[in-house]
Amino acid sequence: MRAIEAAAIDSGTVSGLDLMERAGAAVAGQIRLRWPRAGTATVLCGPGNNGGDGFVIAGHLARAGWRVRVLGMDSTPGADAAEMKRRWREIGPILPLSLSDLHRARDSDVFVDAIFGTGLTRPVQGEIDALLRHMGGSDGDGAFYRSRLVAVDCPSGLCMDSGAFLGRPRGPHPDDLRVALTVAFDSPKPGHLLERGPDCCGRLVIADIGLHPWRTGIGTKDGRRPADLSAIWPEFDIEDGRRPPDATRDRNAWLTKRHSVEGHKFHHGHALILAGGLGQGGAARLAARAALRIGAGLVTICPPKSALIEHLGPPDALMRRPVEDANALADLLQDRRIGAVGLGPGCGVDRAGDLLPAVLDSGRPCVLDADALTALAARGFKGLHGNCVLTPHAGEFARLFPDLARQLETVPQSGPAWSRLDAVRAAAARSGATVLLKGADTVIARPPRDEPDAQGQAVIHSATDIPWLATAGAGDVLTGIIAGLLARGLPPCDAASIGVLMHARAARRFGPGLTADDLPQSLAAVLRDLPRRDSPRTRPAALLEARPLRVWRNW
Ligand SMILES: NC(=O)C1=CN([C@@H]2O[C@H](COP(=O)(O)OP(=O)(O)OC[C@H]3O[C@@H](n4cnc5c(N)ncnc54)[C@H](O)[C@@H]3O)[C@@H](O)[C@H]2O)[C@@H](O)CC1
Ligand SMILES: [K+]
Repeated sequence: MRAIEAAAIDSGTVSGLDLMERAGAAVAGQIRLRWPRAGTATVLCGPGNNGGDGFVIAGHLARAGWRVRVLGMDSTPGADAAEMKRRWREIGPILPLSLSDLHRARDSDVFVDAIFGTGLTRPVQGEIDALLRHMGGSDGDGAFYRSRLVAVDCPSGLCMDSGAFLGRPRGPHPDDLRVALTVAFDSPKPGHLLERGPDCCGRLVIADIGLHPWRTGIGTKDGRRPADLSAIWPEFDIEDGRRPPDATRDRNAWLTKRHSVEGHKFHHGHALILAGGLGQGGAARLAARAALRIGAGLVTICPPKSALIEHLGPPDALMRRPVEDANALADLLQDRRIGAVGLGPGCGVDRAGDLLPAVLDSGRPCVLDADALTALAARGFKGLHGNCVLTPHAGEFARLFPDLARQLETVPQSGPAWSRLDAVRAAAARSGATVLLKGADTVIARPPRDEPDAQGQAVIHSATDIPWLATAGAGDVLTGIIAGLLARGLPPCDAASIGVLMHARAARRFGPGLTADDLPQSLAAVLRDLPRRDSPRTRPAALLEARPLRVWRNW
């Protein structure tokens, strides 16, 4: 964000003051949208530009007829924020940013948290810490504040690179400041989507402050994007009615293409799902059904001979073929039409370990999950290649990358804090495979390609609104979806990202009460509803999403 901002200001087209004015106006606009009757607002201003935004907000609300109290610090902020502070002083006074002054402001309808934003570098301490903890609720009236708190860019104390609170143990903490509404600028930051971010930010609104040309690279001197992070964003949720990008429509059309008249079933790929011994076949069958639903032309499930009988029931579209051991698998993989392999769900650690070398030696795109990950943790990463996708949950991730997992658990003492994004990128670089760390905040990273120093592309998929997806077998379905997309020819990172997205959508579409068996069926409905280039009616909807998020344009 800093790079984008700097590029914009460098271009001479906008000034820092302009951006601050737009940012403050956007937040004030959101407040007035949600609290249409002018009331009483208390704006808490910190020492930096986040505080500068606060002074702008105070001015806008005062001009709109609100009774505005500003609590601020003695510090002399940077030039832009100092100018905004000066302008506010022409309208009203600045009271001390203290707990006692906050207590006197209890008649407020809205509290604006403009204390710290993206510039937070160390744990908050002293009086401000006490004030934030009071509003967070551990020693105060958290629910009272939460319903009327609006955060500028982020709840203060939250690290925007990681979604962790600096100075606090990872995970929920009673002191965490949770707000009703967060208005952030231009783009969501990783901290909005990871760890505590989604819970603490409340409703997240991304305000457009005119930085688009510099974010996309159109406005920079060399035409390159200043940032290398690509997150999955909710194009469908854009309120200005912008149409989804053509690339997304093309992708949607591609996803739904299997059932068109063109092409032979082999053109849509053949996925192999390896299954385990008798009585363990359910997980592999879930994966196989999902691979079929996502559009693989053919899917074969491969149990050992002794377990074949278990797979004789529906779905009839599924092919069965016994695979006894690694040699048999290596023979089978001589067939070049087999485009991808899924290994792990219900396989048994021993069998997964036996079959793993044959899968890796074949060089085939593959998804390694569950028992295959346990086997991998025991034998090391040798043989992994750029077409592998590892899909660990937190426990499996800790087995595979114990040091990275430990680092993720340490109390962050300075910002930017080590994040899930950092951990997964490091895991991808170390293993040489695409790594997908599952969770409500799923992170996917692919290994850096030719540039050894460059970080690989990463994707965050935040889906905190579908807790019912945490159900037995859901991970097996994800393995199948990704295997199916790999078989259809998608590159590993894309297969993983789109796989996670479709998986989440299928769960959202079905709703509570979901079992893993319902997911493949629900996928069909999701595919049917994807807006495509040839859809008769266009609507502001597209493939990419991360709820709850709205993009709002006001300038
Ligand atoms: N991203 C954008 O495009 C824009 C960002 N703006 C605002 O600028 C903000 C970033 O501004 P800054 O970089 O000045 O950062 P902040 O305003 O977040 O805070 C930085 C200030 O706090 C101090 N500080 C950091 N950690 C501290 C701690 N634990 N205790 C006490 N002091 C601490 C720093 O030394 C610095 O003075 C954003 O969050 C946003 O609100 C807008 O003004 C304009 C547009
Ligand atoms: K803030």
